[in-house]
Amino acid sequence: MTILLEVQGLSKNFGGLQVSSDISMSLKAGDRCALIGPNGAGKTTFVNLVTGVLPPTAGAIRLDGRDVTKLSAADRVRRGLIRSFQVARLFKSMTVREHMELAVLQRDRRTFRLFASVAKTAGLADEVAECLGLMGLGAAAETPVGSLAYGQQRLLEIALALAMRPKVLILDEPAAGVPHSESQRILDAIDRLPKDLAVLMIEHDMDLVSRFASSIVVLAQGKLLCSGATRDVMADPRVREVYLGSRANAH
Ligand SMILES: Nc1ncnc2c1ncn2[C@@H]1O[C@H](COP(=O)(O)OP(=O)(O)OP(=O)(O)O)[C@@H](O)[C@H]1O
Repeated sequence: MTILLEVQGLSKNFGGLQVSSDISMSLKAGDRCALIGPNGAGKTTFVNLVTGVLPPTAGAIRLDGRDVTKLSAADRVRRGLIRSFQVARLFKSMTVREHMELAVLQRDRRTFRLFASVAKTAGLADEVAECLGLMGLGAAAETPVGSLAYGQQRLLEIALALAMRPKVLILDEPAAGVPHSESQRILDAIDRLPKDLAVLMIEHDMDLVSRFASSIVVLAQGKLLCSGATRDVMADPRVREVYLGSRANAH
C-alpha cells in the first residue's frame, strides 16, 4: 500500500520547552489510526505541525511522496492533507448544501461570482449529494446549519473535509459532545469514507478508539511512547500505565 503520510523526527520547542520530541510515524492508504495520549501529551501540537499551522523546530513531513515540510497549511490542503472543519465557525443561516457547494468551489478555486451559475451544474450537485449521502446527511441538505442537531454538525464537519478530496484526513475527536447513544452513527459514517483514504483520529474515548482504529500512535510528554496494531498497543503495559492510568484526568 502507498505511504501517504510520513513524519520523520518531528520536534517542536516553545522557547526552552520541548513539546514534541523526535516523533516519527507513517500512514498508508486505507489506514485507520488513532492518535492518543493523556492531556498535554502533545497531540494537538503534533497535528498543528503536520498540517502546517506551526513550523517544526526539526524533522520532515512527506505527503504522498513529496516533502511538504516547508509548505504553507493552504498548500498542504491543496495536496490533500485535510483536517476537519469546525462547524461553529460557519454561517448559521446558510444551508448544509450551500456550505458544501462553497467548499467544493473553494477547492476548485472558482470565484464567488460564479457561484450562482456554477452551483446549478450537475457535477457540483452530484458531488455534494454524494458527500452528504456518505455522511448520512442527504435529508438535511436544505437545513440551515444553525438548526442542525449537534451530531449532524459533527457529520457536516467530516462532509466538508471530504469535499476537499483528502488523501489524508485528520479528525479531531469527531464524536466529542455527541451523546454516547449517537456516537455509533458518526462511526458508521466514518466507516463509509473512501477506503483508500488514510484517516488519523485524535480521540480520548478508548471505546471509540477500539471501534475505529486498526492502529494506534501513543504520545506521552511530547514523545512517541509506542505505536502499532490496536490490540497490541492496548495490551502494552506502558500504555495502560501512562495513558489509561491517567484517564481520570482526561476530558
Ligand atoms: N504555544 C505554546 N507555547 C508554549 N507551550 C505550549 C504551546 N502550545 C502548547 N504548549 C504546551 O505543550 C504541551 C502539549 O500541548 P498539546 O495541546 O499539544 O497537548 P494535547 O495532547 O493536545 O492535550 P489535550 O489532550 O489536553 O488537548 C502542553 O504542556 C502545552 O501547555
